[in-house]
Amino acid sequence: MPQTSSSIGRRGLMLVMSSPSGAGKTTISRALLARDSGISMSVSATTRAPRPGEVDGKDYYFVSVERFHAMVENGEFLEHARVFDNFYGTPRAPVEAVLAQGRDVLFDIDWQGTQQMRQTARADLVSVFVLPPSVEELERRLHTRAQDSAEVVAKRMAKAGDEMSHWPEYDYIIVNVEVEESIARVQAILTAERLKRERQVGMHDFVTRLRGLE
Ligand SMILES: Nc1nc2c(ncn2[C@@H]2O[C@H](COP(=O)(O)OP(=O)(O)O)[C@@H](O)[C@H]2O)c(=O)[nH]1
Ligand SMILES: Nc1ncnc2c1ncn2[C@@H]1O[C@H](COP(=O)(O)OP(=O)(O)O)[C@@H](O)[C@H]1O
Repeated sequence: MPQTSSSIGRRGLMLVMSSPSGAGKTTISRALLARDSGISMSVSATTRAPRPGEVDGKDYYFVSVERFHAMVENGEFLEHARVFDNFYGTPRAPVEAVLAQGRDVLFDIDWQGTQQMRQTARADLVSVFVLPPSVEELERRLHTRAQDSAEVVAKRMAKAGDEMSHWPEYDYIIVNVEVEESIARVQAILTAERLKRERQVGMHDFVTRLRGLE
């Protein structure tokens, strides 16, 4: 069978996106997933209440605090953290299954989760931090999303400064001014990271055959 570049095996990567709440990472992630069939979303478990329109098993697995703690005890999470007044965690098994197929996984997790993942999976991790163009615009976006109460929005604004202080821990920074431009930037990052030599695990055999050595 002729050897073509499309048959070169690839090692899946873990693309992490973090931002202060409301900066736009969910919007960017959804567009990326719709346009790129090689990446799928890691669905987190959370103890927070579903927002209007959120679907259990799609946006999050909505679980009780007791169930969450049981999952922690059983080692079912790749990472987990308390964010605002709720618990969030990344179920391990689905991520490992997707990576084993040479596909990529997208994570919408906070800086605490990113730090944990960096310790356990540095080589596979690509991290992107999304910033808003201004504090006023961040507040406007939180209000226009209109899914949280005024009290919840105020709490998220109060935490935004702390969250944003972690930007130097990330590989890439995107200031989300225009959403299409931001999506294109994340696509460019993904394209370049997939081409990294160490991720193209089948390349050695491919070049050996190209050179006629086999
Ligand atoms: N560490 C960690 N953080 C998570 C996880 N899932 C969501 N988060 C973070 O929790 C924060 C709150 O998420 P959410 O309640 O959906 O509100 P959002 O900020 O509007 O997306 C965000 O910073 C998410 O990135 C997870 O599994 N692990
Ligand atoms: N570049 C942008 N310009 C204007 N509005 C945006 C932009 N990106 C996202 N939004 C809007 O801001 C709100 C918050 O975005 P979302 O993706 O939910 O943020 P996050 O997931 O970071 O909390 C949503 O109403 C979304 O439509």
